[in-house]
Amino acid sequence: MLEVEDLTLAFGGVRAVDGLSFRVEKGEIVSVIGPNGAGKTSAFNCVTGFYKPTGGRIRLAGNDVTGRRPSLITALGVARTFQNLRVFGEMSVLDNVRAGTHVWLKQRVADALLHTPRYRRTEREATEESNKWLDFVGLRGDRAGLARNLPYGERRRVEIARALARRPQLLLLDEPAAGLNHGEKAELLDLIRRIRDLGIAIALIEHDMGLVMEVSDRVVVLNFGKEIADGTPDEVRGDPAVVEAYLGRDADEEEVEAAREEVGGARAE
Ligand SMILES: Nc1ncnc2c1ncn2[C@@H]1O[C@H](COP(=O)(O)OP(=O)(O)OP(=O)(O)O)[C@@H](O)[C@H]1O
Repeated sequence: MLEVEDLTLAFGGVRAVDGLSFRVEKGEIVSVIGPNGAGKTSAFNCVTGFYKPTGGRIRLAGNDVTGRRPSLITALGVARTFQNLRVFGEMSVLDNVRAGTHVWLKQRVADALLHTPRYRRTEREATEESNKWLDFVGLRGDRAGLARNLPYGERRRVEIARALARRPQLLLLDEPAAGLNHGEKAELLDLIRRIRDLGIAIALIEHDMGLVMEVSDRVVVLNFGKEIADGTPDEVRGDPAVVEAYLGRDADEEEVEAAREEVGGARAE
């Protein structure tokens, strides 16, 4: 579904992404991890067309979309969520999700102005589908109420429901576990798997290593924009380069052990 090949993005002298290659197949969960500033979000922004890469290729289902506009990339089936939530607080919960359906809903301005039967039918369809996604993400709060009145964890669900309402083939999740409590993280893990089971390809940026190691089919590790590992969670957690990236050089034994635990290894040797 997604092929990133030798991707490079430079901001002036800073190479935020430097020769990154990875793939995400249909029905696969691939995590992109790395220390702060490693280039994860920049790579996602290239995939969604928000940034134009300096070099390399991005293909979606075989189509070369390198440097193309975000609207085209959305139309080809890519949806994302953001590290900093982008739920519209002054809109109802349901309307937030309905906003996602407008990617595929065929509505004409004249129908909307005249409230034609066709317009009413498509609006009903959008509402039904949005409610279906809110059920799917397990939203508990009031759907008619303003989104800003929902607790933080529930707003995260609304954002995922809105992304799903776009009927994506590839879903990019940028730190979906940030700010969630233990129980909410367990529910998120289950939700990500259920999304994968729908046949959607998932790319995940996440700092919670427990979640990453549990949910991912493969893990790509970035450091200073460069890819330093790509493998199964087991392969990656044992990789000395990964432990070092999370730690820097000159660490003593105790610090190395702590870093291993952070990347999910927790293996005393
Ligand atoms: N718009 C920008 N202009 C200039 N430099 C930028 C810009 N966006 C990111 N960078 C730089 O690019 C590098 C990678 O940043 P990026 O946000 O992609 O990292 P990240 O891995 O997502 O970090 P985090 O885990 O903290 O979100 C950093 O050095 C950052 O300062």
